[in-house]
Amino acid sequence: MLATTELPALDDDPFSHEILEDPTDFHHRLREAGPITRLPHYGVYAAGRHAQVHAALTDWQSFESSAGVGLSNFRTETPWRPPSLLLETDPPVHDAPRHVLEPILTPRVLRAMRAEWLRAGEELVEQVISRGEVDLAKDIAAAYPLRVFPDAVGIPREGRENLLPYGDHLFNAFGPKNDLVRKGEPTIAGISAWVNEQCARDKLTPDGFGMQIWEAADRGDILPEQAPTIVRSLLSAGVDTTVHGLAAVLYCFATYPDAWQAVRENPHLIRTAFDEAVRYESPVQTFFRTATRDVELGGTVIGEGEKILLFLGSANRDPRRWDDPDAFDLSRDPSGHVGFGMGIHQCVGQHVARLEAEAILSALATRISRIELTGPPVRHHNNTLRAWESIPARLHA
Ligand code: HEM
Ligand SMILES: CCOc1cccc(C(=O)O)c1
Repeated sequence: MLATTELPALDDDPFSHEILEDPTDFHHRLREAGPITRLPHYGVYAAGRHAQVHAALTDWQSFESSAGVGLSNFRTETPWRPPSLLLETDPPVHDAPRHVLEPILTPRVLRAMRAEWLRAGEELVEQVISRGEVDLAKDIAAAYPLRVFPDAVGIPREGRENLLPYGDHLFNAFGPKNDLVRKGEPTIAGISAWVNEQCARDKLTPDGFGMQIWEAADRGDILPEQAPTIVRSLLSAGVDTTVHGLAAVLYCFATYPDAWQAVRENPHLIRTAFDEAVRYESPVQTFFRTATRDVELGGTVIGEGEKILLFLGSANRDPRRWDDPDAFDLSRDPSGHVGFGMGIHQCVGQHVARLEAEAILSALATRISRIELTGPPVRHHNNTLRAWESIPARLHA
């Protein structure tokens, strides 16, 4: 058993612009240093290998979320917003909100909107391909979720431009109070107020995800005062993640043209392709957990109350788990990736994300023979999200 003093330490700042631009080298050093390391820069433990990340995510009793899944410890610091009733709780508090949200977002339920979402994908792609030159990030990856998801939640049209900046700040706020967090601070109070207002019952359409949450409160499945916060979860987690997940898969197809040909020949590969892109890029790179007791992980005892940073993006590239992990490979089975998390907090919206990806990719696959980069893609830095600012490309018919 390694005591903390004997642990390998990495002096890097994983939230620095250098590492946010390209974490590959840092992730490699993190995995090679050992199963568990110290990051003295933040006084936290870190896990970069698939085995330990998976073990911590699936052991919620030892590694809790209710002390916050960011650097800030809710036991000693006031959260910047009231905690999520899913992401930032553990059983038993986590149970009812999860049991309410899960059935609202299942593949069977989403089948009801499948035709409409596929049509919206066709419509967007038709509009975009007429231009020839496009920005895959702005014109497709950001445009599509904003066309379909807010309507599915059932919020009014007015003010939806707040959704992306809200999520961007929210995901930055899981990290340290660096320049990325400071960037959002001047506007987040107003944006946050707008988001909270959209979660009120009288704002929501009668048939959307949001109203179904309020109806769960009517049935007594959750407390009425919990309903708006659970609607807020959809608006918090359901936009920026899919925007950058779509950008990731489009980037993969632009840089792996053979994979695009494979999908055109066999559209069934689309579902694997999205999960392989989520593994390869890991739009959600990191989350913290807090030890609830002195707990052994990877040969080290993590002390009660200590924060551990779980590098999902590194685990998804761990050669101990994946053959040729740095290749985007549609012949692999990507299941077991931690890009949607794992265990009781595993992404409750993953089927929504997969349907959005299917809508865009199937619309492109029947129309576009090749997605060609026409300039250097530009990253969008965020403390938690792996994101693209722009991906200039030409869509060849
Ligand atoms: C590519 C898109 C997405 C990615 C990569 C992603 C990733 C994740 C990850 C890694 C977690 C686990 C967090 C943890 O363990 O602490 C998670 C949880 C969650 N996701 Fe997603 N997500 C995506 C899309 C969505 C969408 C579209 C929604 C809403 C419709 C959503 C709602 C949530 C919620 C509410 C949680 C918390 C679940 C819980 O704690 O029980 N996500 N997501
Ligand atoms: C994608 C991880 O899941 C999240 C992220 C941000 C907020 C929430 C929430 O539940 O409010 C969930």
